[in-house]
Amino acid sequence: MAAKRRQEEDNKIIYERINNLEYIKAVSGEKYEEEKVDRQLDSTFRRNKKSLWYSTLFKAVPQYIIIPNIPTFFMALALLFYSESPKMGTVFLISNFVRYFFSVRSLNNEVNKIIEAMLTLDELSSSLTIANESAKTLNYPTTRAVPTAPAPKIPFQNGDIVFQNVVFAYPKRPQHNILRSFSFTFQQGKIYGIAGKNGIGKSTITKTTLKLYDLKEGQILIGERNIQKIDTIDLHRHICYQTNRPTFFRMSIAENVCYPNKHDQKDYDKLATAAKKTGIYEFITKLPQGFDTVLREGGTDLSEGQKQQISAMKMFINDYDIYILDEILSNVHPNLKEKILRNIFTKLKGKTVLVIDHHYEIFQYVDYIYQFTGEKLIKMDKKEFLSTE
Ligand SMILES: Nc1ncnc2c1ncn2[C@@H]1O[C@H](COP(=O)(O)OP(=O)(O)OP(=O)(O)O)[C@@H](O)[C@H]1O
Repeated sequence: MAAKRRQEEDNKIIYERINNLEYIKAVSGEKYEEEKVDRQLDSTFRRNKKSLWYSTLFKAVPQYIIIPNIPTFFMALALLFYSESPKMGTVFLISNFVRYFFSVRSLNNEVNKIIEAMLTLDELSSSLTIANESAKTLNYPTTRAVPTAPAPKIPFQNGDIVFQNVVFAYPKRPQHNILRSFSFTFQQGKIYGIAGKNGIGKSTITKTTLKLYDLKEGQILIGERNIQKIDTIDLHRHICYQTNRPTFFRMSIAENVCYPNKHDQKDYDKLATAAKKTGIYEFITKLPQGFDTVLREGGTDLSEGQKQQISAMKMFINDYDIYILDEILSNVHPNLKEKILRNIFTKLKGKTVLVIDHHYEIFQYVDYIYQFTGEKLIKMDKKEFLSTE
């Protein structure tokens, strides 16, 4: 029990470090994920082993022992009763057809099963690799050493993000540079909309800002400090990373939203305001336990839109220097989304905000729109961009 609680504590701390990151599942504790994947692999293997047994007994035996002998059996019958009769040929033909039909069907089933099992195993092992890779990249401890008190948050000079000749490739594809000598300054107090085609590297800008990977060349400064020299945990306390795929702990809505801070009675007013701002107040207050309703891990008992609305509440509760909004509220009804966005951008005045989206209506709230090319961000005329897109 105590060990379980300690493990949950570990996970919470790691969750906090990455602050609702897209990678939350992959990096939410190497051990935790590793064990989870191992368990999945185990059960898949056990399932497959069981089905292999059944196959051997109920398919392979008839397929390899009984069916091949059927023609011989019929031939024997025919020979016995109808020797020199023309019917013998017909019987022989039919028995062969039956044999063919059953063999093909059962072979097909076997092949499908094997392919399915292989795909599952492949998927699981690659997610394990990613989890390990990410944990290593982030330098997160693999032991259960939990600091008793979190290190103090070191304030930034300002919220400027400066990319200086950054060359970056993902470790998996080291030859393929996604950021190619990329230089840019995102200034505090400005809201930047980043557009660009799929896979061009928009999210990579944010992932490198979050120090999820090492750069090949160049550097990134935040608040005039090289992020390489900033503790990753500390860095993530300054950045609010909101995506279209938020996730949650198995704790109450209030705890999830206020996390890493503890909430008390007086915070319920703040929570109510945040819930109203994100259009989820009615839903929460109709739940029997309201804000104290315990969510399932990952928020699997919420709809995609509700997850995004509850996650957005964090922006009204906690204070950050930098906000990265990567396709937020994508599952929220357009009318409601517009209302929520208005509330969010009013709240984020004075902060450094990066907005990445394919639904350009969100760009009406940004100060500048840039098109990303891999090498550079090209400034667009906002009015023209919004009228043509
Ligand atoms: N973890 C990873 N390992 C290897 N390659 C990756 C990884 N993540 C992204 N990529 C690749 O990097 C490129 C840029 O990806 P990124 O997610 O930054 O694109 P994007 O512009 O945000 O795309 P989209 O608009 O589709 O979200 C893509 O070609 C993608 O396949």
